Amino acid sequence: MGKKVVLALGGNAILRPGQHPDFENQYGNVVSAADSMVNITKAGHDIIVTHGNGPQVGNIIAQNEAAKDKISPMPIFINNAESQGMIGYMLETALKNKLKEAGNDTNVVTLLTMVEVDKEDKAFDNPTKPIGVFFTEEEAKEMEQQGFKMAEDAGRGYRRVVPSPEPQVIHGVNEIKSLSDAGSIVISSGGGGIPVWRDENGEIHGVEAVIDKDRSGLKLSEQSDADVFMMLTDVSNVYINWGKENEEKLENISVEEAEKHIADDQFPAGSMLPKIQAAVEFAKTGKVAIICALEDAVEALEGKAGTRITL
Ligand SMILES: Nc1ncnc2c1ncn2[C@@H]1O[C@H](COP(=O)(O)OP(=O)(O)O)[C@@H](O)[C@H]1O
Ligand SMILES: NC(=O)OP(=O)(O)O
Repeated sequence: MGKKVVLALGGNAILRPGQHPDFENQYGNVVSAADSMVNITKAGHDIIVTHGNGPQVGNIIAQNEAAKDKISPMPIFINNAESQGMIGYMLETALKNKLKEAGNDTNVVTLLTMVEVDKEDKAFDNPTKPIGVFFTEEEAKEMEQQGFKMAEDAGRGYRRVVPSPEPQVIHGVNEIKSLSDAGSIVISSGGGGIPVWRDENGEIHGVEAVIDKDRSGLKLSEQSDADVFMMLTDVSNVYINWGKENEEKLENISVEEAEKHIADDQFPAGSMLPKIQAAVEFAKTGKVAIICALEDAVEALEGKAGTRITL
């Protein structure tokens, strides 16, 4: 039977580490992603799509900084909104073209989505979210001297890091659910959402942060009553002892096992830790969470690929 599936597409799946960050490379990756997503709909499932923006928002910030003598840089929440529009455009276009090719007239809509966070979130004191391109250790040291906060990212090099507060309220979630229930593919909460906070008068203000899209994807999955929450990334599985000689692929794991691996510090903050934590939270509701490679999405839904986390 068809399931309602929230798909969270990684920003690093849209721009692979080391790829030149131009439109062609990113659109090419999005077209491949759209292919996998349309295959999921062909298998009879309804999808809600969300996506990361780490590489893209970092690059927009870098473009702003490069032009700062002539054009004032925009705040990070505006950069987040820009990245949502850019990736939303690419995904909506690629999905519409792939659906047309398949003779499927399902509608696709992209919603600009704000997500509320707590202005006092402790994440503001400890930036962990990697954004933008990768640097060598030497380049990272130079950037630190210029005042940037840098961190090593899962053995792939160094990146800028920014605060990543916990998502609390997804604006428009009822509308997302209604559109999805009416048969549309909805693209929403991109880049984890545009981070905002509400003051004591209820007024909304932007926040300098990048929300983790896996944590927002979890909220979106819970609040839209999804049956499955899938995080599509650039590795086939979650591993323990990742990158070591004794690394071990995880296929079907329980919440209890996943929590044990988290407690053993198996997963780095800013990459695999938020995915596995989000998966655990979703699986605790008795539903299925999956972390897999983009190209394995259909097989993973059938239980034949990826890492599945269940109660
Ligand atoms: N234990 C692990 N198992 C698998 N991948 C891991 C693990 N620890 C870190 N990683 C890294 O996490 C990356 C996926 O996280 P991330 O780059 O944030 O993904 P995305 O942008 O797709 O959301 C993988 O490409 C891999 O390099
Ligand atoms: N915002 C976010 O989580 O982006 P990535 O998936 O690219 O890290």
